[in-house]
Amino acid sequence: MPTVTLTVLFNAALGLLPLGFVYGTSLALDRLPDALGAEGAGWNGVAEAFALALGAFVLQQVLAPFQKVLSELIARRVDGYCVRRLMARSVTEAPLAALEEQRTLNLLSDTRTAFDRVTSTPGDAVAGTLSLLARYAQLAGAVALVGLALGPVAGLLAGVTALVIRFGQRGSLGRFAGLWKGLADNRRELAYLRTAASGPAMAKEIRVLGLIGWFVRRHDAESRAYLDRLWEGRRRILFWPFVGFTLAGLAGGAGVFLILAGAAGEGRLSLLGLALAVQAVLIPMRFGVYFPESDTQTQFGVQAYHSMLEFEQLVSGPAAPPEGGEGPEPTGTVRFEQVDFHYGEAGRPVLRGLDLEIPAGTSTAVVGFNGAGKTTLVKLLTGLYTPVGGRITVGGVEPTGGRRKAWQRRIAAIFQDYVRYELTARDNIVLGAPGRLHGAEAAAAVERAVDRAGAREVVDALPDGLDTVLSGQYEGGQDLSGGQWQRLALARALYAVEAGAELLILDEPTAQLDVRAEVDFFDRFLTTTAGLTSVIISHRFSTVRRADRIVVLEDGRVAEQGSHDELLAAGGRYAELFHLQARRFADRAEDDTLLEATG
Ligand SMILES: Nc1ncnc2c1ncn2[C@@H]1O[C@H](COP(=O)(O)OP(=O)(O)OP(=O)(O)O)[C@@H](O)[C@H]1O
Repeated sequence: MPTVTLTVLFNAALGLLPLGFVYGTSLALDRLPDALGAEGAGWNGVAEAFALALGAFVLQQVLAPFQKVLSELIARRVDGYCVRRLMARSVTEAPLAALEEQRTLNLLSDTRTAFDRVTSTPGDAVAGTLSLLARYAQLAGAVALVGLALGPVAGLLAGVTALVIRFGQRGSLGRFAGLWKGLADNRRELAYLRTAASGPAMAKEIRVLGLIGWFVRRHDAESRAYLDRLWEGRRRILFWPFVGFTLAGLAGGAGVFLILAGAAGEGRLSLLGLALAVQAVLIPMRFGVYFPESDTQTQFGVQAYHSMLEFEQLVSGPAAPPEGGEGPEPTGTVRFEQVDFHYGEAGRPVLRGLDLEIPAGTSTAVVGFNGAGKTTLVKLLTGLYTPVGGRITVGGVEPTGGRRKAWQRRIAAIFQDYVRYELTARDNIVLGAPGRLHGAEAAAAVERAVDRAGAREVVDALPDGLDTVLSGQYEGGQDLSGGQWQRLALARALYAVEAGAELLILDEPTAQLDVRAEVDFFDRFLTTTAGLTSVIISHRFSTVRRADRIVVLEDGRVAEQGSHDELLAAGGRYAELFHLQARRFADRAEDDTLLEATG
C-alpha cells in the first residue's frame, strides 16, 4: 500500500511541475517590462522567476524516470496476484469440462498472452525508427530558433547538449537490452511454468497429484530470482549513467539559460525573441528522455531481428542445392553401409558401423530394447538426419542434396509421436501427401485409406464424418481417443501410399490400439503392404512376426536378422524375447481361465 500512496503523490507532483515552469516563465515575462524600465533595478525579480521555472523543469527531468520504476513495481505486484489466481482457478478450481469449452479457452488464451508480455517485433522497430524523424526534425527546428534568438554559440550548445544526453540515455538502454537477452533462459522457464499451470493440457495430472501449490511456489521463487537479477542489472547499468547525463544536460541547459539571461539583461532581446528562446531551449533539454514511441521498439525489435538471424545461421547447413538435376531419382533397395550416428557434437554413439539392407518390395520389422536406436534408424532413413559416418543409398544413389526432397516424397511414415492436427478428419488424412491427388481421385483415396487403416468406425461415429474438426475446442468438433487418433494417423500414411509413396514406415503403429483393432490391422497388413517396401518398428511380437524379415538392433548394430522362424530356430536374442512375451501372455490367459473357473 505505501507504494501505491507514494506513486499517487509522486504522479500528482510530476503533473504539477510543468505548471510551476509555466508560472515561472510567465512571471519572468510579466516582470520584464519593469526591469527594462527601471534600468536594471528590477532584474532580481526576473531572476527569481526564472529560478522558479528552472527549478520546476530540473525537478521534472530528474523525477521522470522514477515514475517508470514505481509503475513497474505496481504492475508486477498486480500481475503476480493475477497469475497466482489464474493458476489456481484454471487448474484446480474450474471444472475440467469448462476448460474444454471454446469460449473458456479463448478467454484463457487471451489472458495468458497478456501475461507473457510480448516484446517488440522487427516491424515495430522499423515503425519506431521512422517516428524518430519527428523528434529529430523538432530538435533541428528548435536549435535553429535558439540560434536565431540567442546566436550560434547558444544554438550549438543546445544541440550538442541534446545529442550528448540522448545518446547517453539510449546507449544505457542498449546495455540494458543485453542484460535482458542474457536472461532468456529464465524467461522461458517462467513462461513454461505459467502456461503449464494455467492451461488445460496438464490440468488432469496437476489436480490429481495436487501439484498446484508446488507450481505457484516455484513460479514465485523463479520470478523473484529473475526480477532480482533484472533490477540489480538495471540499477547498475542505468543509474549512474543517468546521473552523469542528467548533470551534463543541466550544465548545457544552464549555459544556454545564462546566455539567454545575459542577452535579456543587455536588452538585446525583444519580448518575442525572449518568448521564442525560452520555449525553444526546452526542446533540446528534453531530448534525453525516453521516447515511448520508438526506444523500446527500436531496441527490442532490432534485437528480435538479430535473434532471428542468429537462429537462422545456427540451423542452416550448407546452402541447399537445387532440387533434382543430379542424375537418377532414388528408388529401390535401401542400404545402410557402415553407418555411424550420434546426436549433437559429442553425443553418445547411437549407431555404430550399422550394415543393413532393406530390399525393395519386402517388409522389414525392426526390434530392440528401449533406446536401441530404432527411431533413430528411421530418422536417418527418411533423411531427417545425416549419418556421421558411412552412407545410406537407395538403388545405389545417396538420397542427399537435391535428391533428398524427391526421396522424402516417396516415403509414407507415421512416427511414434505423430501429429494430431486440429483440423478435419479429411485434412488429417490428406496431409499425408498434400496436393498430389485432386477432386474425386483424392476423395476416393481418402475412403480407401480409411478402410485399410481400420478407421471406418471412427469416421462414421463423427458428427460430420470426415468433415468433423478433430478437436473439442471448435464448434461442432470432437476429440478422439488415443487409439482412434492412431487409426487416423495410419490412414494418413496409407493415403500417402495411395498417392504414390513406395516406402511405408510405421513406428509403433499399434501401440495404442486395442487387441481387436491390432489383430484386424495385421490381418490386413500383408495386403496393405503388398508390393511396397515397408519398415515397421514394434515391441509387440505379434506385430513383427508377419514381416518378411526381422532385424534385431543392439549396441548400435544389427545383432540378428532373418524371418520369424529362422530367428526362433537360431535361439538368439529374438527367440529369448519372443518366448518371454509369449509366456507372459500364456500366464495371463491361464490366470483368466483360473479366474473364470473359480469365479
Ligand atoms: N533428439 C535427440 N537428441 C539426443 N539424443 C537422442 C535424441 N533422440 C534420441 N536420442 C537418444 O538416442 C538413443 C536412441 O533413441 P531412439 O529413439 O532411436 O531409440 P528407440 O530404439 O526408438 O527407443 P524406444 O523403443 O524407446 O522408442 C537413446 O539413447 C536416446 O536417448
